[in-house]
Amino acid sequence: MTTTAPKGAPIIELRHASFGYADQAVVTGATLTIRAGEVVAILGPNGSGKSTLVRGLLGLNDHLGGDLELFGQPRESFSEFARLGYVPQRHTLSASVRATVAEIVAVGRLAHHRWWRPVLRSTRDAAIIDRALDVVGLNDRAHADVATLSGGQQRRVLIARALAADPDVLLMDEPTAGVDAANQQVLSAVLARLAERGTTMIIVTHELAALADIVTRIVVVQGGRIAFDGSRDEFATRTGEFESAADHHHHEHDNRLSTSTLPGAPSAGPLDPRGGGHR
Ligand SMILES: Nc1ncnc2c1ncn2[C@@H]1O[C@H](COP(=O)(O)OP(=O)(O)OP(=O)(O)O)[C@@H](O)[C@H]1O
Repeated sequence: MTTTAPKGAPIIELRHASFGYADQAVVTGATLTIRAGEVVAILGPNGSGKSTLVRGLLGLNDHLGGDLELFGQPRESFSEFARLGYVPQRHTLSASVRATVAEIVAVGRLAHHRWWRPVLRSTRDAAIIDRALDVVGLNDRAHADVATLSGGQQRRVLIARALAADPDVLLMDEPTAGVDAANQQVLSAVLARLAERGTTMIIVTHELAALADIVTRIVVVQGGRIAFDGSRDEFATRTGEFESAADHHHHEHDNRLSTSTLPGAPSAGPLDPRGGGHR
């Protein structure tokens, strides 16, 4: 995908930002700058606020305090949300939807069209859709009914849909969760290919091991606060537990990501009463 934000340009800037629901802040005091070209893994125990943080960046929950700038503009006046591609958590496609893979991916083009004009099928759109399917390795399934695809393949369709919007940054909420080992490898390879192409990515994950080679930076969220923000090497040195944190790929709902030895980090809180459930 073409990146329009020059490498190194700030894409997301948070200063003492809080996000939550109604007047209940879940993420507080978040200060963070994410620049074009970075691949950021967001780690943390279940219920610590990772999704709330990512969804807050997209305007999908309430911005309760502090500053948030997207591409150098305050969020309040920012309107180009198509520049932020989002792959939501645990999302597969409903079996009741009768659509082909290419049709689902084409939805990603909608943001680039005036609503009164037919979306499909300019040659340019068709080429972008093809390219997105190519990146996720699903060209050969373009005309298949999505309902016939596995969960892991459907996740790849959703990544392709996000890519088709040609975003400047891809935000993914646990893209490899709940996917079998073979498909996890395919998904990791897809993300590696995107990283190679310079795609800026923010990836919420419990499976750092699978992404360790592509991640340039790690942010740990604990109890709604940013408990760590640094390079992979710093993470390894500061915690001494990079390997064990990376070993959590079979413990998607393990509450104790190995970050409790971080300087100043509180110990992991009690199990999320939702039991790691999802909305
Ligand atoms: N829609 C919502 N309304 C109210 N509270 C919510 C909502 N979504 C999440 N929360 C609360 O916000 C807190 C953080 O949840 P969040 O999903 O951000 O955590 P997470 O770190 O992404 O967890 P997981 O690893 O389980 O996905 C939880 O206490 C949760 O109950």
